[in-house]
Amino acid sequence: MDMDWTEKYRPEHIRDLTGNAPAIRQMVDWAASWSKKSKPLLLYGKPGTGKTSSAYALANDMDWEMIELNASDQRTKGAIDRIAGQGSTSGSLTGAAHKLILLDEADNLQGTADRGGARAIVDLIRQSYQPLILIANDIYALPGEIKTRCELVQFKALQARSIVPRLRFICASEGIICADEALHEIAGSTRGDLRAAVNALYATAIGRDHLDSASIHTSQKDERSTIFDLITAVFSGQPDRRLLQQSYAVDDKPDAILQWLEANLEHLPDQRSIAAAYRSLADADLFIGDTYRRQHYTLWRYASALMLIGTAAAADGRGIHARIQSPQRWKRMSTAKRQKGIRQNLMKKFSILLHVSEQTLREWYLDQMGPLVEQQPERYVRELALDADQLNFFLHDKTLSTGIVTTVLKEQQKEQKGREKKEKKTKKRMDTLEEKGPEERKVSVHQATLF
Ligand SMILES: Nc1ncnc2c1ncn2[C@@H]1O[C@H](COP(=O)(O)OP(=O)(O)OP(=O)(O)O)[C@@H](O)[C@H]1O
Repeated sequence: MDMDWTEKYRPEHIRDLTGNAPAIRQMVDWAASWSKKSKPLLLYGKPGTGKTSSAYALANDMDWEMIELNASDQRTKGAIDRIAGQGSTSGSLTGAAHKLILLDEADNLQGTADRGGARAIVDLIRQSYQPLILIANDIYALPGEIKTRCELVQFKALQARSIVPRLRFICASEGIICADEALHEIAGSTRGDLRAAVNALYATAIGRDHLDSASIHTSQKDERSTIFDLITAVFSGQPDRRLLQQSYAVDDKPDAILQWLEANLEHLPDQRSIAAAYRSLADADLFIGDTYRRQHYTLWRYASALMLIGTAAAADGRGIHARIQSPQRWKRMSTAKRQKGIRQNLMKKFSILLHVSEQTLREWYLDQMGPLVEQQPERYVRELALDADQLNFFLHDKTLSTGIVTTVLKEQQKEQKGREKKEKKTKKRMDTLEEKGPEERKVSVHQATLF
């Protein structure tokens, strides 16, 4: 019970994957017939359904070497060019037939800093001479020019009948006797996310060798254990193994936990303890790098132990007396949420303008809307009353978008003023006519229509 079960039980082969059979078949067919002309695959859909795992299992079964780019905070043009660009054009070091390039979190491209990243992905797709798989949770957050160049593979939420056998297999491997009813309960509570189900199973199984429904309910606290609880425990608790156990119940990988710890080092009281904590994070980071490089996930345990116990020792139980900070990446994720809101509003506006349902728009027209808006941005700002954020959704240039929207708004204000002036004038004229007699008015009205 001392290791992240989601990693321990990550499927090694395609046959170990559960659910989403059509998606898996599509991937296998793609790999079997892959040629330099093949489009890359874009796996998208619910978290914890096996997107990343299926890419690894596929590479393994095909005997392809794997190059993964998943540190979204390094997702700059430079990083993609350096790692993937190189891997995609040159041959393999190990003699494997191909190198599978995996670009995880491809939808995590936000704002100006990542514009180069989006461009680099498109370049990579165009230039790659190796099989390429992109992964995204939110396909709509991806620029159209990336989507249209890929073959889409959808991963749906897993059904309980796919989740339960996997949980049963894990229980059997761990020597835990488990009532089917309890497994169904776990499967049902995680909305088709197998990662969450495996974590919930782990949290329930801590200190038990028999599981039934009652044990699930008494371990609810563990299931709810969040990164916030963990950070609080690290800064205010004892530097011991319990922290490690608590970290397994958190649905974040060690590299993410490391970022959370780092974001909160400012809460340490003095330079000396900050330096000590940084040293333990740096050591942990080395193990994390090794984990990915060697695909040797047992190393994660050492990374976790170093960072959690090291930081806790530096904090010496003094606690956090301010708000817990979230790392940059999470801030970006909240930006992603905001982007989603903007897109939904746009869908509504376009659906009314074009008389098509939002679903049809999403499925068929979303990609074409970008070029249309780019050609006549002023027109769409006028007709759909787009604000700067909404226009920027298509133009990806905040300054330009704000400039266009401001100009259109100014023009509209000017027009409005002109209209009001005209109305005032007409009203004034009508009022003067009212004051005159009916005969005079007849003539004036006649004159007015003549001119
Ligand atoms: N279809 C599956 N079959 C077997 N195990 C799975 C499957 N899906 C998820 N898992 C379990 O959940 C863990 C996480 O899965 P994976 O990383 O493949 O999900 P994902 O779809 O890529 O999620 P995300 O979008 O959050 O990255 C795996 O290591 C494995 O333990």
